[in-house]
Amino acid sequence: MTVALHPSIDNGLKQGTGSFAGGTLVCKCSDHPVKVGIKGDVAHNHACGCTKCWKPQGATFSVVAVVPRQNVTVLENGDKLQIVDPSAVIQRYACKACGTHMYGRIENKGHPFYGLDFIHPELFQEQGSQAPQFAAFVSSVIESGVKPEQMAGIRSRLKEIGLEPYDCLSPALMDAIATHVAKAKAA
Ligand SMILES: N[C@@H](CCC(=O)N[C@@H](CS)C(=O)NCC(=O)O)C(=O)O
Ligand SMILES: [Zn+2]
Ligand SMILES: [Zn+2]
Repeated sequence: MTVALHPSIDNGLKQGTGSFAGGTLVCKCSDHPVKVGIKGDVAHNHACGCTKCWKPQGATFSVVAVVPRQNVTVLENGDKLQIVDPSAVIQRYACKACGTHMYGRIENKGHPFYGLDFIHPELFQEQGSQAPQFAAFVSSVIESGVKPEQMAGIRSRLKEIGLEPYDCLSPALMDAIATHVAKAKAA
């Protein structure tokens, strides 16, 4: 049986158009759904295996990307949003009714990713946003109940669909973080 990762990638990656102009993220509520407007395409889209990122029912991974925070606007039913864990680095705003995370925001101005919000592209009403580029925090799925002996199959399926598995972020993002830290130390 094929290993299930996430419904939006289990049948293969759907490449983005490269000219996605943005769209609307919609939560899972049938009544008064939360709607969040996003300007422009997403960046650094990836599968994340950590326990904190929101996953749809039954998924092993989250699919999450970033957008500039000024490109994110709550359009409708924002009164249903609440912060999941105020002590987390990423303040994830979730719908109180259906639990869907609509966006995650970093308020620490010294954080390497300050200025970027985290969103789940599968919630776009529109098609065509950037496809996932890699898989992050892969070993962390064990913290959600995956058995260590399943990891070889999971890593091999990720590779098969074109997502290189990493146990933290991708080398490019880890380099960006380290560069930020080095500059902050030198200042
Ligand atoms: N092994 C941990 C990793 C959590 C973690 O560090 N997640 C990363 C990727 S989303 C992060 O940046 N977290 C910051 C946060 O959740 O606020 C888990 O699965 O809970
Ligand atoms: Zn909802
Ligand atoms: Zn995560």
